[in-house]
Amino acid sequence: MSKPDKPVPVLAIDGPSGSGKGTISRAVAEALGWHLLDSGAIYRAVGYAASMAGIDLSDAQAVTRCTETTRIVFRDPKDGGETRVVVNGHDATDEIRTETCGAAASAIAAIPAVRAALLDKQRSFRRPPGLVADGRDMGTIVFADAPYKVFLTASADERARRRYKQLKEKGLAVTLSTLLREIEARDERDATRKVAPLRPATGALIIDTTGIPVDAVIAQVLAVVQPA
Ligand SMILES: Nc1ncnc2c1ncn2[C@@H]1O[C@H](COP(=O)(O)OP(=O)(O)O)[C@@H](O)[C@H]1O
Ligand SMILES: Nc1ccn([C@H]2C[C@H](O)[C@@H](COP(=O)(O)OP(=O)(O)O)O2)c(=O)n1
Repeated sequence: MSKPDKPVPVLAIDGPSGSGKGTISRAVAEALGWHLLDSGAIYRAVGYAASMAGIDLSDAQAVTRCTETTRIVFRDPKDGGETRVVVNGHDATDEIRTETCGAAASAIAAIPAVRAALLDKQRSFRRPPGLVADGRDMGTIVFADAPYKVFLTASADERARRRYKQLKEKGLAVTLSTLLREIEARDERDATRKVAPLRPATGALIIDTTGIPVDAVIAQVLAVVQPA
């Protein structure tokens, strides 16, 4: 009798906005040669599509229908560079990164049927040789069986400062005090919702990245998968 296939390994990286999930996940996926899932981009794409369609984001039925019909494609440019996020045929990579779209994503993400509708899509990213999955519920729900789990965090002030710098560099008009308020409101909604609230998975390594350089965080996360 042949042995059952070993499950494809997953490294789940969860945490609040600006904790460094995207930056660390990209670097670690590249170092390991694993696939990458940016689950936040999927929620942002749905928030974007629903807003574009003029749907009231508190209308659970309409948003769920929109989730089921929205086509989201991740496209890696041949010459490298940022992965493009194409929503219903439109390249929405830049539009989905605004805080307005982050807030829309957070609002629709609290609807249980929306989360359920996105489960298969997220799990389809689990392919050999492995997956680094970035989000809020990667280690608790979507890949609860992941052998590797990390929870990144940082003080709200530091996360707001990071986001401020990031959005300024993109040429967006933002203020630090508004960003801090938006981040705190999003943290509160993501952590207190009834389905899949933001929290560290059991057994996750919790890393407070406040004042820790990116390279040092990458090394700590890589050590979870490849202990010395
Ligand atoms: N440990 C860190 N120290 C300083 N800046 C960081 C650190 N981790 C990430 N950043 C920066 O903070 C910003 C937000 O990081 P990002 O990876 O987008 O966070 P998230 O995906 O959790 O929202 C980026 O500009 C990134 O370069
Ligand atoms: N696995 C996930 C990923 C994102 N979300 C929701 C909640 C978040 O506030 C929004 C946006 O997520 P995203 O990871 O892109 O946001 P940040 O980069 O952390 O600011 O989507 C979620 O509910 N579950």
